[in-house]
Amino acid sequence: MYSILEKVDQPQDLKKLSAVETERLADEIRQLIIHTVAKTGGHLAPNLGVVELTLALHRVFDSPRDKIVWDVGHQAYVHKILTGRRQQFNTLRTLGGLSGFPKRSESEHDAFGVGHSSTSISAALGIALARDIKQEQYQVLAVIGDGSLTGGQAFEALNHAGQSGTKLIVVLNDNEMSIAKNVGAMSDYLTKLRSDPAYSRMKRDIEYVLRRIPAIGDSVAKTLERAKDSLKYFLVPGMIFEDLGFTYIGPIDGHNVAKLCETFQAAKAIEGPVLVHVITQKGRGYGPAESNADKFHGTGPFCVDTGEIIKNSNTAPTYTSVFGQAMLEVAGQDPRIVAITAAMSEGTGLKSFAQKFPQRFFDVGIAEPHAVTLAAAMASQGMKPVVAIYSTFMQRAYDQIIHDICLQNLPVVLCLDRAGIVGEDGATHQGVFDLSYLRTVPNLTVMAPRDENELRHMLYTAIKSDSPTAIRYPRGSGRGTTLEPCRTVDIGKAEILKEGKDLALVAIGSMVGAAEQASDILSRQGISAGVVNARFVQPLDQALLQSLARKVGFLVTIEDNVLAGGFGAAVAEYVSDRHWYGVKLFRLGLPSRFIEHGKRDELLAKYGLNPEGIALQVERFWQEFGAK
Ligand SMILES: Cc1ncc(C[n+]2csc(CCOP(=O)(O)OP(=O)(O)O)c2C)c(N)n1
Ligand SMILES: CC(=O)[C@@H](O)[C@H](O)COP(=O)(O)O
Ligand SMILES: [Mg+2]
Repeated sequence: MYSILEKVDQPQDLKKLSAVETERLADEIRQLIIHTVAKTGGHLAPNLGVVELTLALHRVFDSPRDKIVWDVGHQAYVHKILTGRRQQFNTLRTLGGLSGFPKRSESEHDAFGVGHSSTSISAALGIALARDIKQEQYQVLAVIGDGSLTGGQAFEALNHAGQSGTKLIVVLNDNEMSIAKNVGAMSDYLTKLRSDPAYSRMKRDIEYVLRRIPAIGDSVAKTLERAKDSLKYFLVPGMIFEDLGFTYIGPIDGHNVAKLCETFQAAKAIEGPVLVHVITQKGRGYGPAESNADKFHGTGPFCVDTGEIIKNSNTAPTYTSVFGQAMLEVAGQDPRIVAITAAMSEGTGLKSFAQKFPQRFFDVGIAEPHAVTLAAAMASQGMKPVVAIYSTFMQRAYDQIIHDICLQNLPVVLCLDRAGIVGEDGATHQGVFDLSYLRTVPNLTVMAPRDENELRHMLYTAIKSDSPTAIRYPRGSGRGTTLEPCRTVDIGKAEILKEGKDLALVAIGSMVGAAEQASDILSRQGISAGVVNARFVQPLDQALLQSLARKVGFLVTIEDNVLAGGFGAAVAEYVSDRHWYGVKLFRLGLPSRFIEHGKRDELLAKYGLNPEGIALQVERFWQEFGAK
C-alpha cells in the first residue's frame, strides 16, 4: 500500500523520485493520513489540502537548514511524515506520541513551535533577521493559510517584513476556508486575485518583477531562465502585497508539484520578501472531506468508507451546545444581545444564533483582540455583547479585556469555551491559565458552572449584570442534567452540596462533579468530606469560607487550572490575609508546566484530578495533617 512512502524517510529521499513516483507518493501520503486520523482524530481536511505543496517545499528547499515555519501547524502532518516521523505517525495526538502540531523538541525540522494562528510571518522574519545578523545563508519560509491571514499579527509582520527588505518567502495557502468559509475584506480581495480579470491584468511590466531576480551563476541560470519563462504565465501583480514591499507570485495551482517546484525555485532566487499565492482545495482526495471541509477540519475518529464520525459513548449534550441553545433563548428575549466569535462559529456553538439572528452575529475572523474591543465599544452604546472564544485563544486578548472592557467597567459577557484540559490538541490549546489571568482583573466577575444548568443560569446572570463577566466551561459533554429555565445566580455566592464533619472539598466548575465522587470514595474510607460548589473565583464567597474555616478548619480546593494564581491561590490569599493560621488548606490543580496532549480523561487521571486521584491525595493530607 505504501511502496514509495516506505522509501522516504527524510526530505532528500524525495529528490530522487520521478514525477510519476511523486504523484503516487502523494496518493500514498493521503491514504496514510486518512487511515491514521480515522483512528486518532485530528486535522484531516487541512492536511489533505497541502500534500503537493509540502512535497514541493521539501523537494526544493533543504530542511532543516532551510527553515519552514508553519502557521497554526494543524496542516503539518505531511511535513512530519516526510521528516523522519512516518513510523511514529500512528501515535499522532496520543499520550506520549507525536504532537498534532510542530514542536521544536520533537524534530529539528520543526523550525518554530505553534498551535495558535497568525504567528508564522513574525516567526519567519525573526529567524531571517537573526540569519542576516549572523551572516548565515539559508532560506526562511512562512506557510500561512488564508484564514490565518485574517489575524492582526500577520498584518503586523507583513508591515515589518515588507519594509525590512529581508529575504523571506511567504507561502499563502489559499483554500477560501478558515475552519468554515473564510470571512473579511482580505478574503474578498484574495477571491478577486484568483478570479477577477481586472486583477489579472499586469499592473507593471513583467520585467519589473523579473529584475528582482539577481544575476546568478551559470549552473542555475538555465533552470532559472526556464522558470522565468514559465513565471510569465504566473506573475500577476498582487497590488496589496506588492505595495507592501513583497514580490507577489501567483496564483499557482497548489496541486501541481512540477509548477510549485518551478515557482519555488524562482522565489528562492528573488531578493527581498516574496509572497507566493498558492490555491489549494481543503480535504482534497477524500470525498467526505472535500464536500464537508469544515466538518473534517478537525475531526474525531471516523469510518473511512462512509466518512461517518464515530459517536462518543457519552450522549449528554456538550457545554458548547447548551451555551448555543441558551443564547437563542436569551437573545429572543433581549434585542440588545449580540454574539461575537473569532472564526469559531461552530466550535463555540453559535451557528444556530448566526442563522436565527444574522444582524446580531459577528464573525470577525481570527482576530480575538479585535473581537474583545469591538464588544467593549458595542457595550458602551448600550448593547449586550457576548464574546465566545476558546480559553486558550482568549489569552491573545488580555490587554483588551483589561484596558477596553474592565477599566471602563463595560458589561461585556466573555464566554470561554474549552477551559481546563482540552485533550488531544495538547499544550498550545489547554485552557488552564484563564482563572489565573482573569481573577486579578478589577471589575470582572469570574465564574465556572458545575453543570449544564448552571451554565445557563450564569449566562442569564451575566446578561443581567451591569459590569463585565466571564464564564469558563470545559470541552465536551456535560453531566446530562435536565435543563431548567434560565434564572439568576447570586453573584459571589457558593453552594454547599454536601455537609462534611472532617473536611470540605471546595471545587470549581467541572471539578465539582469529580469532588462529589471523591467524597463518596472518602466516606467509604471513613472520612467525612463535605462538597462545596464554589461557582465564583471572583468575588469569592468570603462568608462561606469563614464559616467552613470555623466549622471544619480543613479545606481542599480543586480546580482544572494551573495552581499558580488560580482558584486555590485566591482562597490561600484570603486565608493568609486574615491570619487564619489554624486553618489547614490544600490545593489540588495542575502543576506549573505545560500540559501535553492525550485524552482528556487520561490527562485528568495523570494529574490527579479524576475522582480516584482526588480521593487518594485528600486521604494522604488527612492522614498526615488531619486525623485526630
Ligand atoms: C489564535 C487562534 N484562534 C483560533 C484558532 C483556531 N483555528 C485553527 S485553524 C483555524 C483556521 C485556519 O484557517 P487557514 O489558516 O486558512 O488554514 P486551513 O485550515 O484553511 O488550511 C482556526 C480558526 C487558532 N488556532 N488560533
Ligand atoms: C487547530 C485549531 O486550533 C482548532 O482547529 C482546534 O483544534 C479546534 O479544537 P476543537 O475540536 O476543540 O474545536
Ligand atoms: Mg484556509
